[in-house]
Amino acid sequence: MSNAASEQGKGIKRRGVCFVISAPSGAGKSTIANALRASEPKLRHSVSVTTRQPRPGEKEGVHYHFRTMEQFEEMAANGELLEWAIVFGRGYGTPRAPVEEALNAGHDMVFDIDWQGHQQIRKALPDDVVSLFVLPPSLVELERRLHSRASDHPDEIARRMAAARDEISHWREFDHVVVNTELDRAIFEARAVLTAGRLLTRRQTGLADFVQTFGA
Ligand SMILES: Nc1ncnc2c1ncn2[C@@H]1O[C@H](COP(=O)(O)OP(=O)(O)OP(=O)(O)O)[C@@H](O)[C@H]1O
Ligand SMILES: Nc1nc2c(ncn2[C@@H]2O[C@H](COP(=O)(O)O)[C@@H](O)[C@H]2O)c(=O)[nH]1
Repeated sequence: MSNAASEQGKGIKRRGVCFVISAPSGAGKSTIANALRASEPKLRHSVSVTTRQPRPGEKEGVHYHFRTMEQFEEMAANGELLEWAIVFGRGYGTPRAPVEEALNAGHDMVFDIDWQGHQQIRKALPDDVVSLFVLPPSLVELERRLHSRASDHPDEIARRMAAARDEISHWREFDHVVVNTELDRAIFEARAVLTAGRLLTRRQTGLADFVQTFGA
């Protein structure tokens, strides 16, 4: 390779990977996603839009963009959402612009979304998605975790438990599955899935430079 060719190819950004994590509510996907981001500060978090009320401690623009149903519907109608779904009777969606910006800049992004969102993102960005489904060890333990989190009213927990079997029925649509029994083990496996995803989608460091240089 000539120096000129080498220089020409330098600094070409790899495209980022979309790492989608889904699970029935309470199985631990946010906990796992947070642990991945803590160990990898460059990993971006897709901040969703929701029409539900903030929980104590949740901040606008950090945990969610909190919007009215009217605003949410307007965003969906204007094509501002990469995917959206009604989950537990409320609107949830992924703002499109930050995702394109992050992927084009070479940043990997974690999406904490439901199975409907996974289907839509996979369809919209078929070459970019690596997905993981998190299973609880049992439905009894799932309900225990929802109660121990103490973030939702018992009626809301009942609504989430009623939807859990349906969410779980979609696990085969995902690239990988992790049973979150022991948290450290689940985080380890999720990290391995992300690493494998980077390799299988050919997002290794330096590959973009190589392809650009050789035109391969
Ligand atoms: N392996 C585990 N063992 C015991 N508790 C766990 C484990 N993993 C997560 N938890 C706890 O379970 C609760 C639910 O976890 P988390 O909020 O991450 O679930 P989630 O799947 O993101 O739910 P949601 O979809 O409602 O956001 C939290 O209190 C968390 O600390
Ligand atoms: N399709 C989408 N689903 C989403 C998105 N953000 C979150 N979610 C799902 O909602 C439930 C409930 O979340 P909670 O914060 O109210 O506990 C969660 O389990 C996710 O699966 C989204 O942008 N799109």
